[in-house]
Amino acid sequence: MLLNEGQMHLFEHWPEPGVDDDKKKSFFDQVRRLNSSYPGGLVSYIQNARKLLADSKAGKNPYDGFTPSVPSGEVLTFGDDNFVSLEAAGVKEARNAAFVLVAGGLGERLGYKGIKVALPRETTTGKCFLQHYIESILSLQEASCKMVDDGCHTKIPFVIMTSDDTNALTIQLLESNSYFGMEPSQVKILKQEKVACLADNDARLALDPNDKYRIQTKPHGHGDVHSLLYSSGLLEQWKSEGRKWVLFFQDTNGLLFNAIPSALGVSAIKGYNVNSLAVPRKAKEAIGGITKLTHVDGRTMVINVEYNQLDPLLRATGHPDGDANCETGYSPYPGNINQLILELGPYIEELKKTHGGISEFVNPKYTDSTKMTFKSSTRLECMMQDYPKTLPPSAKVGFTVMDTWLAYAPVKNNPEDAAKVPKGNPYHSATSGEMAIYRANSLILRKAGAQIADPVVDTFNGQEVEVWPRITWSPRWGLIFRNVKEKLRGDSSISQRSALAINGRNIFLEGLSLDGTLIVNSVDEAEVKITGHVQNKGWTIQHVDYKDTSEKEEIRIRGFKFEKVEQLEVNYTEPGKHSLSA
Ligand SMILES: O=c1ccn([C@@H]2O[C@H](COP(=O)(O)OP(=O)(O)O[C@H]3O[C@H](CO)[C@H](O)[C@H](O)[C@H]3O)[C@@H](O)[C@H]2O)c(=O)[nH]1
Repeated sequence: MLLNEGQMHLFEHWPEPGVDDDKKKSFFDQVRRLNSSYPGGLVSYIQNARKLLADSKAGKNPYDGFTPSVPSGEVLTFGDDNFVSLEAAGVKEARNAAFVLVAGGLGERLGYKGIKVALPRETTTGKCFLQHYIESILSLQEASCKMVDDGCHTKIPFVIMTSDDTNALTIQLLESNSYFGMEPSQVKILKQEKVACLADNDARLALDPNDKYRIQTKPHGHGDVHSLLYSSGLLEQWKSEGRKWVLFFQDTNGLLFNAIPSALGVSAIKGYNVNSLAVPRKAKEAIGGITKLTHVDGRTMVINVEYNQLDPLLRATGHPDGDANCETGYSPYPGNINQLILELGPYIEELKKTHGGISEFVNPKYTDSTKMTFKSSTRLECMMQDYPKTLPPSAKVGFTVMDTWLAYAPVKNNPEDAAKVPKGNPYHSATSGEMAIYRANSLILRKAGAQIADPVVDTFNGQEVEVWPRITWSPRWGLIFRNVKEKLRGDSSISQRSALAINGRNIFLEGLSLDGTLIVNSVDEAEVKITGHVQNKGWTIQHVDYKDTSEKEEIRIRGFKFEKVEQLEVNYTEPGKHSLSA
């Protein structure tokens, strides 16, 4: 098969039989793996590569014949009646959902040595992203089941896609933390394989520079999630259990679950087969733009145009300024945050046709303008948000736009690169990711009627950010806005230098005035009333330089740490009514 596909160079250096036989066998083991993990096998991979490499060499525009325009979708306003009723609809649907986290990426831009889901989402509680995601899913599960008259016992499935770069550490994180309270059988790990590297325009496979009996491999991208789900058999299983929705999300967005309930509500009410979550996008921000593409033959689709392709597409279609902000100060194209909600039934039907194969692209770096040779080997890649590209025109493809402060604060950039982000564009760093959580929680409490002090502006690792009171809560306290409103009774106020960590379901703030640090933990069966004036020296914020190797990497990359001078910490471990009146 390899010889038929022009791959004889792979064997040219092979010595006579009897020499290096073990290595030769392991070469074929690898070939077998590469063959079975790609839809259509290696022959398809090589043929697809040849075609895409020829298109790339010819400078063919993948959007040839398409004209972009601004699509219309659902635009939600946090906290209004529509938002609140969509959240309720979403919680109701959640028991019919399955969640899929794509976490196979190495996070090269961040440069963190561990896996990204193990990073603290914020350092007030120190809970990592994965713990927050699991607790959010469990809270949704519980809240959703409560909405059924006779209760339900469904367990929302949670799939994590890993890769060789993240698999062992992800399993270790789950196992050493008892799956953060989830039943281990609820969690399924699907590991994506890498794909073969390509050495030249003829799609000759590249050998590993350090091992001539190994084909060099690189990641194929998050689009692999569709073929892995298809071949795992999970989709059919979910369908037979009566599930309706599959929600995909990425590794480090600490705000995401603020947006899930209402977006799922939109999917249910609008009957969307595909619903992408979006936020207003700053021109040139490294998130794709959701775009309506109209072909000369009349076809249209609403699809993510990746951030590196939007500018050339716009310039080629009569927009000389390319990817630019309009009078609103934002790009007219909503920014895709890669949170997709797919309706399970139509999703399975589509995958039966495609087997999960997703439209691919290739991005070779040529040595010169003749485009004859590559600087280094390349490979085919695919993205999960390209799933709608193969859908028929009858498919209901929509999107839901929410405020960035509420829904999107990823951790992708290292401090050095973040500090170079043009002013006004988001940093997408560990610093901004954590500060965004405090801002969102402060704004949500404000909207619910609490008096939250204004932020101060400070600079960490060269990034100017707003520092709001460090307010955090566990998902079972404030899953949706209605829950937050129910738990705020009477006038409460929180000063700027304060930190508040609420960890427990039934904790009610009834006229709390906080100036310092307060940590409240309670078991679910306890009902805790917090009133009065809590004042202490609190936790101060210390600056940390990202180059200061005496600090842990998790701290260095955010540029600050808390000095825990004084706090009030209360723990309610017994059921029943309790009150703290300071
Ligand atoms: O082979 C891979 C590559 C990535 N990932 C995972 O895919 C997610 C996204 O990866 P990146 O954060 O590197 O993605 P980008 O920033 O390049 O871009 C993606 O996320 C952006 C929003 O965060 C935009 O939505 C953009 O359109 C979309 O392609 C991460 O959870 C990552 O772990 C994999 O699982 N396997």
